[in-house]
Amino acid sequence: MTKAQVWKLKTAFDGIPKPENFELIEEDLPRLKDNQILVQAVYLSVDPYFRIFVGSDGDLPGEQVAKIIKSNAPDYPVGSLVCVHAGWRSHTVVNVTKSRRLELIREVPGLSPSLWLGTAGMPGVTAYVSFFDKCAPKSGEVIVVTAASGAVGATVGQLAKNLGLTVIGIAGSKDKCEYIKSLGFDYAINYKEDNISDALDKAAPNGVDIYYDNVGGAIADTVFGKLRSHGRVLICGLISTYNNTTEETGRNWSKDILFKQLKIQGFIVSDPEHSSRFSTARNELISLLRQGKVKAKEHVTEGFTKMPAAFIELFTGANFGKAIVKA
Ligand SMILES: NC(=O)C1=CN([C@@H]2O[C@H](COP(=O)(O)OP(=O)(O)OC[C@H]3O[C@@H](n4cnc5c(N)ncnc54)[C@H](OP(=O)(O)O)[C@@H]3O)[C@@H](O)[C@H]2O)C=CC1
Ligand SMILES: CCCCCC(=O)/C=C/[C@H]1[C@H](O)CC(=O)[C@@H]1CCCCCCC(=O)O
Repeated sequence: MTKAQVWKLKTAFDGIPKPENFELIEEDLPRLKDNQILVQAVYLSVDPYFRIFVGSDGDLPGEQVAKIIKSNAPDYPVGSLVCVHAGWRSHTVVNVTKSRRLELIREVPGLSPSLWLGTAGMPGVTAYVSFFDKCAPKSGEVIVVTAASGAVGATVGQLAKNLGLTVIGIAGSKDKCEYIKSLGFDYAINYKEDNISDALDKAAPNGVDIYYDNVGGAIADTVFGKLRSHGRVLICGLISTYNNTTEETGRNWSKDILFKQLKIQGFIVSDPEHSSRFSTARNELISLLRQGKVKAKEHVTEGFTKMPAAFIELFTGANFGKAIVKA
């Protein structure tokens, strides 16, 4: 009988997640039935949204790249890799006909399968579809991107640069700022040291056309104040607020929205509206990665037992690139 190690939420989060919120349990897995496969996690994705979306039974969400180690499904041979939404588990029995989010990973020379969790997966597709379909970007415009060295932010910045925009990234350390400059970003602002407002005035004296918001909160308020007429805001994430314990208060932007005729929209990549775009976006990202026109940085933590630590790092900025755990 195969045993699985499974991370569960033991106590509800209160503020920033803590190691004691999690517990590691062992589970006996049943024998395989028809159309079932047994998979073993190889790489597990660590994403900010886990902070909010935990199953009622304490199950923790998330995708993993996993190896098929037993199979009762002819199209899923032993040894193949899949990308599957299996959560924080070392081993999982998956029904191939019933699983909504299961995909065989095709081998792409030069690309690690772990990229299926990052630039060639959900975060990359988020960046690609939200930027091209929702931001109406034009060459010569100015875009500001926050959490700019991360999985989503770094991809958005590079796509924008490839299209001929002036790209301003905001990130939380000197190293991260140097990194995004090395990717081609025109300006990098360290929000922990620089005065964001002054730095934006210098980098974009005529204002900002697109604000790609990954963080919300006070940083977003500052950038909102720099938008030009007909500016667009894409709210992709609000990571600075996910651990809030009190309701957020902020400036009311109605007057700016009205007189500057701003467009502000949210984006959730898992909305069915975007499902038809997923494979085109992924294929395009794979092609850009292979040509070196988009680069991916991964922050890999070794060991399934480190899942909680890797997750907590997202909220201190200790990750530098797409957070992944190698089982
Ligand atoms: N809408 C959608 O469908 C999706 C949205 N997202 C969202 O995109 C955002 C980025 O996700 P992802 O690229 O996976 O993660 P990242 O790889 O960017 O990692 C998170 C980063 O957020 C930054 N951060 C953490 N806390 C704060 C804070 N208080 N203020 C400012 N920055 C902070 C840190 O970078 P630094 O050191 O620079 O502060 C940290 O490294 C998140 O908000 C996430 O929820 C992601 C996927 C899909
Ligand atoms: C903590 C909130 C994060 C919102 C932004 C974010 O990170 C979204 C991530 C999505 C990821 O692509 C896969 C998902 O399932 C994430 C969120 C799904 C939100 C659905 C909300 C609508 C609903 O309640 O059905």
